[in-house]
Amino acid sequence: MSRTVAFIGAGNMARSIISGLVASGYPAAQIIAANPSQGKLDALASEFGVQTTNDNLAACEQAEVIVLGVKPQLMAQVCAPIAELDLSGKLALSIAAGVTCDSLQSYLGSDVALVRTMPNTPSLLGLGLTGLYAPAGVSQVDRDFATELMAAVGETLWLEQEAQIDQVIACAGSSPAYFFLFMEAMEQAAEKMGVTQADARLMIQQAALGAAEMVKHNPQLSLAELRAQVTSKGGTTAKAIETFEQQGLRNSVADAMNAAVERAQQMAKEF
Ligand SMILES: NC(=O)c1ccc[n+]([C@@H]2O[C@H](COP(=O)([O-])OP(=O)(O)OC[C@H]3O[C@@H](n4cnc5c(N)ncnc54)[C@H](OP(=O)(O)O)[C@@H]3O)[C@@H](O)[C@H]2O)c1
Ligand code: PRO
Repeated sequence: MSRTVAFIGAGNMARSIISGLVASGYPAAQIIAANPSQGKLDALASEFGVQTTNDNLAACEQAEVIVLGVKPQLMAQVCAPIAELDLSGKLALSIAAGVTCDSLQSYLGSDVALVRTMPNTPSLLGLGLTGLYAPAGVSQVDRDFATELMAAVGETLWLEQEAQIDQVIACAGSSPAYFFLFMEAMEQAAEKMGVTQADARLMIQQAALGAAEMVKHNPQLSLAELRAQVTSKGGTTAKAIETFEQQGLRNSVADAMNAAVERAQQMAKEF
């Protein structure tokens, strides 16, 4: 039977997960969204039929699973009153970047079981990827429930070490934004060539979608092999790729991903 899940903080990421969960058949009546702004709650109630409240504590009392979906810098403050409740037997699942299990346990106390996750916004469409980590001592039942919950919105990847959560941030949590940036840059370049914004968006969207599907459906081919299939010798793609390589695209990508990891490590010290 589905457990009642309270989302404390119903912003962009929580909304993506709620949407994916409801689309996958998770009972909306067993999802509670708690958030200060009424507008977000009203939208969630009307779009997905979930329960909503401004009262974090009421939501946590009612729920067996508490999804902590607030910004990292608010986590300590939001958890403090929750820690006063009887949390024994409950599972807390954090989606926050840069807030470690040790910090979460210190905010919530030791009665609650903790799973730290790193999802991404494509969860909205059931196309997410969530990295999961739980400290030793968290039961298999709770681990399985966390897997079930996040598998409803995409792929899941269990991690052996908590530090690997930061790698998931760099590769999957933050990376939809890298692809949006790349597509945004392509759209701007196309518009400068005289292509309409609508046509540019359509072409770029289909190329990105098709490329991702080709990667997914051809696990036997490396990414370099897939790229080679597009790249005729002496042709147009070769010239474009040569330009990217000369301008140091690979180094830029590596620097950006390392910066995301470093920021996550820094946040773990701050929060
Ligand atoms: N966005 C992503 O792609 C992504 C991916 C992976 C993980 N995450 C993690 O997900 C968390 C949320 O990020 P987000 O992008 O979804 O941010 P967000 O859209 O700002 O959502 C945070 C929500 O928390 C609410 N909130 C603020 N104070 C609260 C309180 N005292 N009690 C309950 N709710 C409160 C905010 O409500 P108001 O707006 O009404 O103040 C807001 O709706 C972060 O910890 C982030 O690291 C995000
Ligand atoms: N969004 C959050 C951030 O930018 C965590 C990964 C994606 O910090």
